[in-house]
Amino acid sequence: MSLTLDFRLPREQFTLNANVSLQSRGVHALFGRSGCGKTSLLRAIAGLEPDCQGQISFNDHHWLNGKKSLPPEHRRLAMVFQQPGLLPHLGVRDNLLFGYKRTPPARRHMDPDDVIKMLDLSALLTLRTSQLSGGQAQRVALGRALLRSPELLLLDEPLAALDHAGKAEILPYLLRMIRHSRIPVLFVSHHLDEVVQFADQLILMEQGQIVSAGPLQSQLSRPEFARFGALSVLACRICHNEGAMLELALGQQRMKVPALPLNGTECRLRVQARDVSLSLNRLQDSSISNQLESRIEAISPAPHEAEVLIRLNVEGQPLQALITRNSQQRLQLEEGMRVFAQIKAVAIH
Ligand SMILES: Nc1ncnc2c1ncn2[C@@H]1O[C@H](COP(=O)(O)OP(=O)(O)OP(=O)(O)O)[C@@H](O)[C@H]1O
Repeated sequence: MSLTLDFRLPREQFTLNANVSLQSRGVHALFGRSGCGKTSLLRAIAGLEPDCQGQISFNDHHWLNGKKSLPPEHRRLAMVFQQPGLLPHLGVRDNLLFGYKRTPPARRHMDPDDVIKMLDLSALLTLRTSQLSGGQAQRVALGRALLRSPELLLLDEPLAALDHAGKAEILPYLLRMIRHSRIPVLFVSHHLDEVVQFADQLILMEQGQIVSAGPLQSQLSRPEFARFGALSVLACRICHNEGAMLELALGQQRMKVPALPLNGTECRLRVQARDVSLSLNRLQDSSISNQLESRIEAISPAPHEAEVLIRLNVEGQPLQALITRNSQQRLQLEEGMRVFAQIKAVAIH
């Protein structure tokens, strides 16, 4: 996809200034603190902000040109908000098919049966919207959006209104939908832990400005992300997923983590920089069994002055460790050194 933004939108506290060109497929996560302008940016792309001025183009179509704005219904996108916003006078099936019926047949590229299967909606089809749980209603809202056959999907914190159990219920569907539908997604969230599970590209916003944009792994290693709680994402190949432990390959190296039901041959490990410690040699007498041989690429100050953030290269992938300055000095850690990274805990996606 090619989405080029170069527009301004006045807000109460600041002017939103969007200047970025998103060129890759997959999921772009728009991340930033509450109130930095993420929803405003999404609404501007959707054509819902009349005060927006500048340029928005998508795959060579001009959606905004100066003040000339293409009406929302002519932009080939679908948006899902925090609240499902289902139509209460229609049942689940009619809500699902609402956009589908209004999409010219030649433009339809999503099939109702496929979407119903993908989001496991068949048991809900005959219900009224008032009979749905929050998670179920949001699944229907996602299905309705997909069935508009959009070329771009805008998701504005679709999990935010759900409690912990509701989020856990819907997340696998969201991941499946993102992977299988192959529609480019712009996903807004102020939870970094959430977006790193499925984002390919990460855009950081602050006070109405886009601070940086780029591939997920390299973005997470940038200093401006340290204040959100430094973390890394390692892409791994699944070697064995039988028995109690899952064996993963990272280049030539292996890791073992408690097994989880996972589909496919690849997974992501989310590792908090705090859960990584360093040693000069491979430890034989430690309870931590996951040790990765790595090279120190950079050492930078951490938000707390007593700590430093060490950026490592493990088999070509970035991994961050947060350790004390004392430990850095004691081990005389320097850029270019070979070290072993002990990983205490991971989340698997
Ligand atoms: N229609 C509007 N006119 C002027 N200012 C607005 C309007 N809507 C929102 N704002 C202000 O714009 C700023 C950005 O709001 P926005 O909802 O885009 O942020 P956000 O990053 O999505 O926040 P959150 O993560 O809490 O949803 C806020 O200060 C908000 O008060």
